[in-house]
Amino acid sequence: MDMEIDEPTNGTSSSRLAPIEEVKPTPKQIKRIAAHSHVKGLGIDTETNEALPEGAGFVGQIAARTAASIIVDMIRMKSMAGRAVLLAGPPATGKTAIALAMSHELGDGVPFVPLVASEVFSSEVKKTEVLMRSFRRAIGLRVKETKDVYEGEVTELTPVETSESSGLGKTISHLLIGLKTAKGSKQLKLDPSIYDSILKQRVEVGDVIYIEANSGIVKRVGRCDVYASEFDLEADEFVPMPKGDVRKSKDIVQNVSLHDLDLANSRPQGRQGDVTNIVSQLMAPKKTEVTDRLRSEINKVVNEYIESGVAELMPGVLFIDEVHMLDVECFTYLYRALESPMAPVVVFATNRGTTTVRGLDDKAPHGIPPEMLDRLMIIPTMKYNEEDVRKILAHRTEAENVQFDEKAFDLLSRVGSEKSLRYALQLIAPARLCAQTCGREIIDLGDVERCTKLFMDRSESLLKAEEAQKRLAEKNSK
Ligand SMILES: Nc1ncnc2c1ncn2[C@@H]1O[C@H](COP(=O)(O)OP(=O)(O)OP(=O)(O)O)[C@@H](O)[C@H]1O
Repeated sequence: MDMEIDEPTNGTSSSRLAPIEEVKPTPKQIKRIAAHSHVKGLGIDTETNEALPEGAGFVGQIAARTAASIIVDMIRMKSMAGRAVLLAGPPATGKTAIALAMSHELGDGVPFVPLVASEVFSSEVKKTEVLMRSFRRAIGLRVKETKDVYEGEVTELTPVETSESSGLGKTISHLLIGLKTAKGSKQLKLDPSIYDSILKQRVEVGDVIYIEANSGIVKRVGRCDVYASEFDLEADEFVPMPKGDVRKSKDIVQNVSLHDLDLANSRPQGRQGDVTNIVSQLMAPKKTEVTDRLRSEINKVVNEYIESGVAELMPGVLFIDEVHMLDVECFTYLYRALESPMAPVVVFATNRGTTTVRGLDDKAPHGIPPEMLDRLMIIPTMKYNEEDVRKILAHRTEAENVQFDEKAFDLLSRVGSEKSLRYALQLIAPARLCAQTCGREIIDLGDVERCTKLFMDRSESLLKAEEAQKRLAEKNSK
């Protein structure tokens, strides 16, 4: 049986929003999150509801993790409205890691948006706009749709050229594609515009794909697991050959954030393969601004989706580090934003005690105005003992796939507890490089010693700067 797919139609249930398939999720801030790849959750004992001494990659910090898990329960019971969390404690005591673990506990696909308060101050964008964008990035939407699709392992991929050639050379008249499932196979004849998206996704014979019947949108699911032993090492994801018929109804779930929807709808929209539209998009400015009107329009449509059961709201975690850097204007904006029915969970963090509130002359605990402090559930984090530092370093070296010999690891742990955990964590990568340049995979004592001499920790660097200043003052006084 042949299938011709010519004009893609909008896949979503509302024509007022850009099709969800065209909404590209914003890439995660990989660097900031990679440092916590060993943390998989809060590590709570399900019987006692207390944090385990060691669990889900977390070590110690039991009271803070238990408190964070109570907050997660409050979020699930929807009793956090108008409130936020503050993690207060010395540097490298796991504040970011706890906030990230909270988003893991809230479920798969729940957004985690880290923001350093100083990022709010930009000469180009208003501070409240930066905050608003981050808020909307942290609100996820899980869109579930049942779609008519053709799905199977690709057995044939033949672009057929037109018989007569134009001045510009031959063009493709259609694409022949063979799809196979465990139950049967089908050959489809596809519109050439679909070939572009097949090329972009580098679909090859042996891949599992699906094509939406009413829009022609193609999605590569992965490589069929029949080919799993082709190479010793593979970067690809293997998926089983689909069961059932090639043409079927499939539940498709996509996670996007409100910010992704804002962006997708701020672009002039056109239909795939429509030349006049592509040209007009080139001429037009790339993006129109995301205005408050556009946002409230999107909120309205999203609410319709939620009411009709097509979508589910997933409030994520917005983590604002160094909260003492925010000023009064930002806090005033935040009071209002926290009360909105579509608010993520806001987790602030700071390592400051009492300090001046920016924009006011008054001092306040953590540099936060009292009106905001009243709305906060404050969780303190404590410094680690030597044993905990050793265990955290062991988790990190395992996550980074680095091997130390016993004496080298003893020294690294001592450095971590005597100087700082962050300093010891930062020595792992250069120590590995030192070993590799000597042709070794296992880091030895000499590598760690060398790195501690080459790189200073914060207190040593501060001492050196103070000494230099003292010498200069003595010289000037002579
Ligand atoms: N209790 C812990 N268990 C496991 N890993 C931890 C723990 N605490 C901290 N870490 C790890 O140590 C590193 C530093 O922690 P993190 O960045 O969360 O500290 P922080 O309190 O946010 O620091 P800062 O105040 O400097 O922003 C990270 O790699 C983190 O995953």
